[in-house]
Amino acid sequence: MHSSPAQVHDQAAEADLSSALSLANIRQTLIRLEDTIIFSLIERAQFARNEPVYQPDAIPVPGFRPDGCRYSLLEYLLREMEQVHGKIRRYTSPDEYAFFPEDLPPLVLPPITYEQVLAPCSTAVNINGLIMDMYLQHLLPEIAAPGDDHNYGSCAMNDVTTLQALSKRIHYGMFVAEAKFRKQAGEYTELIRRQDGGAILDLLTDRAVELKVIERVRLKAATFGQDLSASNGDGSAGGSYKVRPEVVAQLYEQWVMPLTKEVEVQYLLRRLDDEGGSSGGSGGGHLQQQQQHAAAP
Ligand SMILES: C=C(O[C@@H]1C=C(C(=O)O)C=C[C@H]1O)C(=O)O
Repeated sequence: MHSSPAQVHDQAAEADLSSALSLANIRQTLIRLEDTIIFSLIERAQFARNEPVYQPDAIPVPGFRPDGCRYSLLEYLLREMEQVHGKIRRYTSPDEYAFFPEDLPPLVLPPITYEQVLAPCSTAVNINGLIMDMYLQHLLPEIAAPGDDHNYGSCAMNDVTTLQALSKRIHYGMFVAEAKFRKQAGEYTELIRRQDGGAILDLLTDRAVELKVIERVRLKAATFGQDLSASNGDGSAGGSYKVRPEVVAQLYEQWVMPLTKEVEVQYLLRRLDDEGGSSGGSGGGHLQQQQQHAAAP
């Protein structure tokens, strides 16, 4: 019995969807995003910390925050970049999340209709504020040496590239969460109805995969970041790296992967909202859930 064109279309669309939500394919995308993140960390590490780039009012850029201070150079550049990228519909893509979504401009290109892979609740998940805080307070101090070499523009450009790569990787956690939900819909539905963020986190955590990620990023950082000018002449790095591989591995373990799981939990807590589920999305992930529990009398 030959399939009708409509059936062929449905089968093709279904095949595309199942391919898009194959955990193996999603993990391949995360692996590719590692390269971008590691290379951008190496690029940023060539400059000093350059604190003025991150301080409001320190550099006279246009634009003011609600408190009346000028934007920092980093915030100014990131806002400007999101204006340009927003016009050419970067943030209509389901795998791109703006740091200032409330300020995105009208499109100058016609919108693209994407296959609806994620549940509609995905538009309610954006942890770029946490990513920015992590970057400024924990990641940058680990990869940029203290001091001021006045390469402010270069630093800000590298910071924006790194922040956008981190945001994409971390928010890709929603594709992971959707794939996991579809594999174990019954288990996740039960936990979502209880809004049990901690139990959801436990169910979605795969420590074996995490250990592979940590080792792979350590190896990539050692390979991509070898300072060959300090080599022993036989091609070995002589132990000199632009960014210490251990630092990159630790950044993934302490920050990148936990934030990815935060996105997974926040997405799953809301996953049934639009299907009439009783979850009622709590607005936070397992981190906020724990804080709420901690604050509860
Ligand atoms: C992304 C996944 O979910 C979790 C997060 C991981 C990560 O951020 O690399 C790895 C394994 C899981 O604990 C996954 O299962 O691949």
